[in-house]
This record gives sequence, structure tokens and C-alpha cells, in this order.
Amino acid sequence: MNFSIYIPPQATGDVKLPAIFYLSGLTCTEQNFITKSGFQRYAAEHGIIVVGPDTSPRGVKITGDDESWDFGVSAGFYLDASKEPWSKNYRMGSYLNNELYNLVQQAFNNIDANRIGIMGHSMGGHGALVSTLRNPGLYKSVSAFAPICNPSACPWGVKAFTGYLGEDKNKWVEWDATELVKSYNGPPLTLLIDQGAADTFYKDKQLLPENLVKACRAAEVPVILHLRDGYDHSYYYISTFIGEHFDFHAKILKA
Ligand SMILES: N[C@@H](CCC(=O)N[C@@H](CSC=O)C(=O)NCC(=O)O)C(=O)O
Repeated sequence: MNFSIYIPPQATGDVKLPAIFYLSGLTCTEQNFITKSGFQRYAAEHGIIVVGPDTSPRGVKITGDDESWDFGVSAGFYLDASKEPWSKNYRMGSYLNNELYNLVQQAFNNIDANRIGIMGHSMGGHGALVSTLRNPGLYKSVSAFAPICNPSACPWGVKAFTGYLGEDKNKWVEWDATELVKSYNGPPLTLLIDQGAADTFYKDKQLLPENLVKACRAAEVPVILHLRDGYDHSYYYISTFIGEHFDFHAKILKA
């Protein structure tokens, strides 16, 4: 598994700095964000370490893993599959929140374990939300660009959950941000959701941020939804607003 890590200039000696995990979307590797978003300027300004995992297991061949761009390779959905043949290797939830989370702290001594946030885009935006909601306190701040908000209710999610988790919808609830927020019982948390109003995936109802906002309001979990007129799903959109997301995380992680 490859991952990226950005170390800001403030990381000298034993100084402890906040860190943010960034989770990419369908079809991506750890490279898309670091080459297209322009985040480095903001991470340097705030003194934040940034870790970028890959989007699926690599180096394993499973029949059907490359038949479509929204399932299998580059489409791990940051969950632990429970259905064969995916359940042995497609364990991106455990990889991210246990293995990589601990590995980077052991390998890079400047990371402050008590000041870790998470953000992501699309499939990765959902991964950020689910990782936070399933592991209360692990991530102190969370934001998402154009996240898939309610996978149980959209075509991408139904395909992924059926393939990775099977037909039993009780299992889907455990990996769906809109369902998980209804029973969130962890430390106080504000969700920052960013969405381009001209995003075709949003218009096609793949993302459904309104479902998440409604569930947050009912559960009294604070949520901010920025709907950006004219913006699509691309990294041009992300690069426009990535600075605002770093400001949001920095305010929490450096409080
Ligand atoms: N291949 C698809 C488009 C796929 C796409 O838009 N992927 C997004 C994430 S979508 C949700 O997870 C992405 O981040 N792409 C990488 C990039 O660098 O833009 C198609 O052709 O329609």
C-alpha cells in the first residue's frame, strides 16, 4: 500500500503538530490530491501534517475487481468488507483507522496523537464521515467535499454495499454516515460539508447531502453545509475551497 505524507516546515526536532488524513474518491490513488488540490500552501501556513492513503487494496487480484470504476480497484469505500471474496483483503476501514493511523504515528514522531483530523472527497468524503462517526474521538475534526452522504440510498452506495457487505441492510447501517449520525454518542463534533451546486453527481442523486443534514438536525449534531453555486465535482472546485477547510480544521486542532 502506498500513502503520501506532507511534513510542514514547522516539524523540527520533537515538536508535536496536528495531522489531517485526506481520503480520495473513486478512481484515485494517493497521488490525485497531492498533485491537484494545492493543499500544501495551507498545510505549511498552519503547520499541519497531511497523510493521504490509497483508495483500495493493491497487489491482490480478485475476479471482478477491475470491471467497473466504481467497485473494486480504486473503490474500496473505506469499509471492511464482510462478503467473500472481498472480505479477506478489502478491509480499508481497519487499514485506515488502525494500521495506517498507528503506523504514521510510529514512523513520524512529529504527529500529535491528540490532534488528528480527517477530510475527504466524494467516496473519500464519506470515508472521512464514517471513520469519525464509527470511532468517536479518534478524529477531532472532520470535513468533506461533495461526499457520498447516504450510500444506502444512492446507486454508487447500493452497488458497493451489496458487493462488499451483501444483501442484509442491517450491515449497511454500520457503514452509512446518515444512519450512523442518528446514534452518534461521542465527543462534540461539527460536520463541515461542502457541495458544488453544478456537480452532476449531486444532480444525479449520488451524494444526497440533504439526507445527512436532516439526520444531523434530528440528532442535534451540528452540521455546516456550503452549497457552492456553479461548482462541479472536480479538483478545480476542491482547490478553490481547500484553504477554507484547512482553516476549519486548524481552528479545532489548534484550539
Ligand atoms: N471516471 C469517471 C469519473 C470519476 C471521478 O470523477 N472521480 C472523482 C471522484 S468521484 C467519487 O468518489 C475523482 O476524484 N477523480 C479523480 C480526479 O483527479 O479528478 C468518469 O469518467 O465519469
